Amino acid sequence: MGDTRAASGTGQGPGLPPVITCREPGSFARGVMAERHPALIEQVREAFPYGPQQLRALDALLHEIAHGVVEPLGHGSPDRDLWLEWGREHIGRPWFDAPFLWAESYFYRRLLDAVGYFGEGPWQGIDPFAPFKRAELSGDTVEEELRALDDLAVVTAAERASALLDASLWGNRADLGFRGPAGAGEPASGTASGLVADDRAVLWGILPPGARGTVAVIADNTGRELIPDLVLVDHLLLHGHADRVVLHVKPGPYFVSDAMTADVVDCVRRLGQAPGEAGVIGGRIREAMGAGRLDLRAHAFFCAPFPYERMPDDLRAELGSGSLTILKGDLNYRRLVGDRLWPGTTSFADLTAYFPGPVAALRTLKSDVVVGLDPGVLEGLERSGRAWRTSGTHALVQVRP
Ligand SMILES: O=P(O)(O)OC[C@H]1O[C@](O)(CO)[C@@H](O)[C@@H]1O
Repeated sequence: MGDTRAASGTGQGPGLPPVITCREPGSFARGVMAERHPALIEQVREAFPYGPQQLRALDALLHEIAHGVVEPLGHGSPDRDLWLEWGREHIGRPWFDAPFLWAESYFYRRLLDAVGYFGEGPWQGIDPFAPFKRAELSGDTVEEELRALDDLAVVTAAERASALLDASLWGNRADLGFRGPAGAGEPASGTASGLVADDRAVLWGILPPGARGTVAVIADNTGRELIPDLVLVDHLLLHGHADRVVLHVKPGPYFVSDAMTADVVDCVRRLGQAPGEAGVIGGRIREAMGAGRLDLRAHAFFCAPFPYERMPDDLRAELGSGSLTILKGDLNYRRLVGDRLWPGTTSFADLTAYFPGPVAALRTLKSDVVVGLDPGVLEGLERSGRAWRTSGTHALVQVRP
């Protein structure tokens, strides 16, 4: 293990590449903070008939990001002190100077504050992203994707396993917060399949049929991502790759489309109400939940602005006791390896050696961070001149046994 260990913290360190901030003009992170977040505030503002208090707070947040400094949470917020501590170095300074990971996380927390999600009152517990999530779940694309499951009922278990892994992996592309200018539609370049790394053989080696351990799945987005995740989980249980799966979701709304318990409920219901194979899978998932073979967890750490290296002991013990942890999505990847400008060939195994037990990342590339690439692959991607790191056109399966 080289000195890349302990590298994924939010601070700077000797010999470590820089932590990503939003300071750099033209950078992806700056675009998220300067364009996507303001656009999201507008979308949320339009989606709900909020009262003057919420509208004022949303406008103030918009103004603060562009022209002010990071303000603390409101006095009534239950976690105000916690965020004062977590934001000691950033509160009172421009948003663009803070580490990208911290700033994005805090932005979502402030958005919830603005709309009264945690406050006493009529807007308490109203997910500001629910209308977007609902629209996706009832849309034609989900309908078609559910129907396509019928075709998989007739293939071999190994073919089905691989197809379901792909569906779960590329489902990560369908992120409601992901609206890059070079986004959907741009063909993959630099590699034939769009996969920049593919350790799936290692993954199935850890989870052969009949392995019967506990697998943790750290979920990312709901809807078009969570449905294939649940279908993959069903496959793992059905074919004995695991005898128990723990699905970790967010304890509250986060990064627009991140799944929380209410979203799992909606997705399981959507599956269960579908005709054909999807409905059968939905029924099995419900049964597995009832029998405790599919468990839900919503640990507070999943909404904390830190890399996984700082995970608390209870979570570390839980993840360490299973046969594999599967992390879904871009943000989980950033938190796994550290949100830094790593050279693309940095060892994935070294950076994740701290993780308690075998770990797999299934992620489409939607931010600057990437490690563990073969030098030839990296060179080809760089030569393509495309925004391959951030446009969601490429994906990876990386596993550290
Ligand atoms: O849903 P995912 O795959 O975690 O992607 C979230 C990604 O989207 C962004 O928030 C940008 O919109 C990235 O910063 C983040 O890593």
